Amino acid sequence: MSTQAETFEFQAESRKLLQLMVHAIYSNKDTFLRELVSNASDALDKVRLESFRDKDLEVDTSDPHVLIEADREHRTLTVRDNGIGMSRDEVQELIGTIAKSGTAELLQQLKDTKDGAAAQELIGQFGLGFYSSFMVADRVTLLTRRAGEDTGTRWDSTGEGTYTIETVDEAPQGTAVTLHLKAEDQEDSLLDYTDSTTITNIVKRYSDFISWPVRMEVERTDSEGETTRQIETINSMKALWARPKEEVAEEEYHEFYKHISHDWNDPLETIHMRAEGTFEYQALLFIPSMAPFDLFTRDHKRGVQLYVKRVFIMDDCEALLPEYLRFVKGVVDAQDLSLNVSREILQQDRQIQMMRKRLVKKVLSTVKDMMTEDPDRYGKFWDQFGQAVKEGLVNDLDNRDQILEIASFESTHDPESKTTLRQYVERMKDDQDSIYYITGSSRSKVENSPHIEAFRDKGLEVLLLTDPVDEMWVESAPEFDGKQFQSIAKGQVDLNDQDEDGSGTERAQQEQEFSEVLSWMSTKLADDVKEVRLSSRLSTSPACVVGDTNDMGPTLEKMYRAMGHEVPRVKRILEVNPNHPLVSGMRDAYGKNGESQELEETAELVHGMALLAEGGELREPSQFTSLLANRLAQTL
Ligand SMILES: Nc1ncnc2c1ncn2[C@@H]1O[C@H](COP(=O)(O)OP(=O)(O)OP(=O)(O)O)[C@@H](O)[C@H]1O
Repeated sequence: MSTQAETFEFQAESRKLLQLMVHAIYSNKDTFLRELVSNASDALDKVRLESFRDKDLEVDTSDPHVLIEADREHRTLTVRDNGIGMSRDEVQELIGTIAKSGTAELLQQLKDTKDGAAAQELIGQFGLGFYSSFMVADRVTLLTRRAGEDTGTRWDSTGEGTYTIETVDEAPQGTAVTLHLKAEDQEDSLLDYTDSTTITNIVKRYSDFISWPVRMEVERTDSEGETTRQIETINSMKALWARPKEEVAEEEYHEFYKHISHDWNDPLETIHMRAEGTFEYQALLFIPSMAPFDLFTRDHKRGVQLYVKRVFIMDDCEALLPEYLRFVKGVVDAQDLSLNVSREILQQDRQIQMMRKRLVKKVLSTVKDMMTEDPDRYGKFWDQFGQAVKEGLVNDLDNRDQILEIASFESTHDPESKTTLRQYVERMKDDQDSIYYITGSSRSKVENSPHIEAFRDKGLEVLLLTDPVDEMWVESAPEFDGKQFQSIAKGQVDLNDQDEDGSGTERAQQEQEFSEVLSWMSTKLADDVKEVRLSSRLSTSPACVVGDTNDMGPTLEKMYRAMGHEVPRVKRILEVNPNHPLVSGMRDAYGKNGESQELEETAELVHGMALLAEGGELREPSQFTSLLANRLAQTL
């Protein structure tokens, strides 16, 4: 006997997503079938795996398949599988809640997007899975029983505000999703989905490679003109990665990508490789065209599935690719592993490690090729995934040079486009021996930071590194093409060396003139700075703060603190511009009257301004403001 059906409300965000589906903003409606067949195929993979792992599980794995049933009279279409099924709790959790991480952002971005194609791309990247059924149906029923359980669960919804769930006694193992179809409407791209030819075409197009049979009753007319109906398998079931590259159409690769990634957009790049010899494997990898919303959240999964001799073994196989390539999706099929290989064994297996090395090299070299052959596509790649790839500069020292080779950075050379290091080096001045960079939280902040002034005046290009990860790798990157990386906000910078006339004598004189006021300032500001000295990197600003060559920068210091590490406060150095009237004025005032309360306040203000100019934070903002306010009041 069934229990009473309970009614539940969709969460607000889920409801909004459903509205999008019901009002069909996605034009390619046929994709609903790909989603349902894909889910069914995953469920068959899972039941095989579970029965293999748990011999006591009461489960039927005699004929795993997907069956599509059309009922013209009642205008329904059912996609049925005899896979793992779902428990009542799972239905509640997996089907009842579609608002996954990123939903809020997606909805916001959709609201801001006026352009229809861009909106489609956004939705496509998000993937709406099971819920895409509501593009073609005005009511969806799901009946499921989890393998090994006695009772089943029925879920029912019109996709409006609510859904019902009820426990049922009788249900076959697996899941059946029944769509109550909307009326056919060619103009709205709604086909007649009860027509077996239509369905067969859609399955062939999107799901041909599914490794389980997808069956359907089709009509056949024999040579005598007699029509019979029979159930046939409508997909070829050929594993795409096992077929020679030349035989696979790009379209097929793309559909396969959509099946494994749950992305609705085409991939940016397809990588098909095979290794023969002692350890044989085939790999079919994809680089998506857009980064997922959760690329930088902790629970982001890696996208490579492991198969052994065509049998699905596991999703999210972290042994196959390092974390910084977590956005790469695909399949690796190894011939010589045991079917019950575990994650732990994989981590230690030497063959797997060698395979991983080759996969990494292949992905990196593919990006390098893209860079030379199709710079626009490469640019798109780097915008989406560069930040993740740069983590490899910290974590994968073996491939650091290759990663530097494929990296691009913002630079003072061009406000619009990024530069590769190779291009930077080609533009370097003859007597320039370092790659100059500055780190910070945004382009506008670092670009307007005083540190950059003299470099700009002298036409020296500076890389503007504004991703948090840049702080981490650049500290330890030894060099690129024999050129050291040098922070323009650290250490001594002697740009006068590069002046043809060399202004050494003028500087020596300034050193002398300013020495007293500088050492007085150093004592007065000793709580905040290590030293006060003359600068050769400033042309218009009065002052800037810089770090010692080997000291940690302020952003990195802050990042470590945020991660809960104890880090000592690093004092920096205040550099002042001897050619600025404020600084020369301080020198004169000190020479005339010696130290005074006003001059001490001026020194504090100069230090505070230097911090603000680089976008930094003041230790005591209120004290700074009150000093400044008093000073301004005196001018009125
Ligand atoms: N036929 C099925 N058999 C068993 N479980 C299923 C089935 N269909 C869906 N599920 C479960 O419901 C979950 C949600 O499915 P849904 O299609 O909404 O999203 P998804 O496939 O996980 O990802 P995406 O939304 O990116 O396509 C699945 O991950 C799976 O656990």
